[in-house]
Amino acid sequence: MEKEKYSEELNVAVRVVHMACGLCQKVQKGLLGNALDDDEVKSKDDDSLVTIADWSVQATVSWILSNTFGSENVSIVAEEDVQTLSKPESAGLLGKVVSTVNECLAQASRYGLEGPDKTLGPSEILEAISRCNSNGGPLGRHWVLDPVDGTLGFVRGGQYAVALALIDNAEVVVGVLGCPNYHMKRDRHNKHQQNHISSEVSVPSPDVLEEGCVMYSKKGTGEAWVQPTVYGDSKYEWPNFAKQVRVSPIDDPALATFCEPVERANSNHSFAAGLASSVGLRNKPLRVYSMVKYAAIAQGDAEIFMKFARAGYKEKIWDHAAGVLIVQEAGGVVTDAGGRSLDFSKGIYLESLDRGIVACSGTKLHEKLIGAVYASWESSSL
Ligand SMILES: Nc1ncnc2c1ncn2[C@@H]1O[C@H](COP(=O)(O)OS(=O)(=O)O)[C@@H](OP(=O)(O)O)[C@H]1O
Ligand SMILES: [Mg+2]
Ligand SMILES: [Mg+2]
Ligand SMILES: [Mg+2]
Repeated sequence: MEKEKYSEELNVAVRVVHMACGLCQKVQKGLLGNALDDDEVKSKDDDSLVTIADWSVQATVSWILSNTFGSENVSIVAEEDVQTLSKPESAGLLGKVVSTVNECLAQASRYGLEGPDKTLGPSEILEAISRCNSNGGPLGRHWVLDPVDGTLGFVRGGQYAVALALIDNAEVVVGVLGCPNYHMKRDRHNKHQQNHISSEVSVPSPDVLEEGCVMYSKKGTGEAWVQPTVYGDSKYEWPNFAKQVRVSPIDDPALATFCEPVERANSNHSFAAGLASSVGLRNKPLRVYSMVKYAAIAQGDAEIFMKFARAGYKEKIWDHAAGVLIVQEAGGVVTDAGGRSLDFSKGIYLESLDRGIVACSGTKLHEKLIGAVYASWESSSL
């Protein structure tokens, strides 16, 4: 792949994810400051949650991508729709989304992006959200957005992620993960510190990296990068420095750590525990909400991520695209539980996924785990 290909897309994606992280942190602080407001957190038909942050990030990213690349050129596959938000009784909720989005877009120039000339009204915001109704598919370019991944973690004050990827002819070519509550590793001696998003950088003092982070990568580069977030009380400003991340070198199961979803409803903890013990993992699992699990693998904080959803649940592409690319480019391996690559060509679902997802820092651990899945009689009952 030519070096410059997708550079502009990556550039815009990283900036808008930084903006979205600022938006989310502000909303999360507000949610946690008050008793949970009925108006700000809603249950969807499948009993999962959606908040003003989910809709507001989707509107913001949609508006920026359409304004930058032209709405006629932009296909976006994203999680949220406008059903609840367009109901007459949701006027208060919509009002909060409108002000949250406008406040965020007013910051666009700070990130070198173009914002709207005037405040957007409710119909423009609804239009921006509902424009993200593409079904993706095998041909052409599709942006894939999970505005808030790990909404449960978000409302509980825990980990969550803003995930944006670009798929081109079924391949994930750009991946950006904003992790507002996940810290980048401290590293005084990282020589690979630079910035491809801008030539002017704000340089860190080395041991104060306690901000959240934005991780990103471009297909075929063999590199993944992380930046601290820059909003609120952050010590950093845009344009920001970036540091290369790499998966953990540990390949001895006895020293490795695996992560998995927090909720039992989302992944079979006992099946994962069985696999862990059969390959000789000894550490307790790290249970983390959201795609921050992929960020943890890419940064070398853990070696394995396993997710085994219940039979009948179909994984969605926005829950994985950005994280999978970042882990792969950082040196890791991601497949389904049968050892096959994930297929992003079939629309909004990862169709024909075999049992679950296994991401590892290297092939040695990965082969052992896939072998253990095959060997496990339990796997047939998943
Ligand atoms: N039943 C079931 N099984 C498996 N996965 C499901 C299920 N229901 C939902 N989801 C999707 O899982 C996303 C959250 O995954 P996590 O790894 O963060 O799970 S957990 O909250 O830590 O338990 C979550 O993403 P968000 O909705 O963006 O939070 C969902 O897309
Ligand atoms: Mg959701
Ligand atoms: Mg999600
Ligand atoms: Mg989500």
